[in-house]
Amino acid sequence: MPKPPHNWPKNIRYITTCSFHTSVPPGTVSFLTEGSAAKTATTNRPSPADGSAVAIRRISDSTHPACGQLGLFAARKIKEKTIIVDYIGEIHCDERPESDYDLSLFRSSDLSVGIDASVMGNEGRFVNDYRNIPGQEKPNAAFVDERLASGELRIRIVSSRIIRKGEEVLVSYGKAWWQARMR
Ligand SMILES: C[S@@+](CC[C@H](N)C(=O)[O-])C[C@H]1O[C@@H](n2cnc3c(N)ncnc32)[C@H](O)[C@@H]1O
Repeated sequence: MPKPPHNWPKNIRYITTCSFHTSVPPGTVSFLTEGSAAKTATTNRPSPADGSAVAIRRISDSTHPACGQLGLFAARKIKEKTIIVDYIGEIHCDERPESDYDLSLFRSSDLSVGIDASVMGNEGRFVNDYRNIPGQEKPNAAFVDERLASGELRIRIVSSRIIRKGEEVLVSYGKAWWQARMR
């Protein structure tokens, strides 16, 4: 079993490769793990993508909307367009509207696949959204879908500018994510 990083919560399983829920049909597992690696937009960039560029920290700034929660911070200077860490969790095809850690991995007319990191995941599950954080007008990173050379479809957190050591890594969850939670 991989060793969890500092500040990892005891009630969450730390995993470094995605796990498949029983709701994912075998043909879909093959599609997600052995697809064509034609779209390799970011893989040429050298990066460990394994979480070593980030640290999980408790947010103590009372002006931060997620104060008291955990966030993801740069452990060293991160260059622009660098894969910071992959978003790892449980891949599933069932509906999980209650999860705040569920990202869409693939969607078609008859298939919806998500990566849910609510009960298991890696450092990526701690990335916060930039909204309402004083001084943050836009995200400094983004979720990017990519096929690895192995054919595995992943969601990666990629820097959109230089991120200084100690700075919080922030993405946009998207308007739809927030709208769903305001209902
Ligand atoms: C994927 S988790 C991020 C990690 C989370 N902070 C933690 O400690 O587990 C998403 C949750 O983080 C919080 N969050 C992230 N960005 C936020 C923001 N800009 N304002 C308020 N809450 C935020 C919300 O509670 C949201 O449901």
